[in-house]
Amino acid sequence: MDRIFIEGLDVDTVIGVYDWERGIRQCLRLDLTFAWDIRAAAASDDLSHALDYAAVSERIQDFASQAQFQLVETFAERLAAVLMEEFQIPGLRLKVTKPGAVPAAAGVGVEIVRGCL
Ligand SMILES: Nc1nc2c(c(=O)[nH]1)N=C([C@H](O)[C@@H](O)CO)CN2
Repeated sequence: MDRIFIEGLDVDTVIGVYDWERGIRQCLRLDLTFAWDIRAAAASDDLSHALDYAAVSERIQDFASQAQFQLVETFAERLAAVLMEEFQIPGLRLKVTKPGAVPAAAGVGVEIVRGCL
């Protein structure tokens, strides 16, 4: 299966376990890889046959702007389900990084694979 990717997508959301995190917005950095057969899009040169990474990015930004989860695990799981359902994506890899959560680390977070990648 071919793959489409979105790297280093910064989103703004309410995320965190602690009281001080519930009243602020923080950045999450997302890296996504989608399973997608690109042959129909390539043969037709028609965006309607492609997985439109701009439309997917917009949906992710909208999801994050509404979300208020405590755990990055929940953010990742719910976002993966929304994208797979709404864009008929057969499989994806999603890495969610929370920069600055552990000051000594460049980043911490989760990476999940769902469906067939
Ligand atoms: N596995 C996780 N561990 C932690 C999370 C999380 O979402 N998943 N979150 C926190 C706090 O919100 C932290 O990021 C605040 O700096 C701690 N551990």
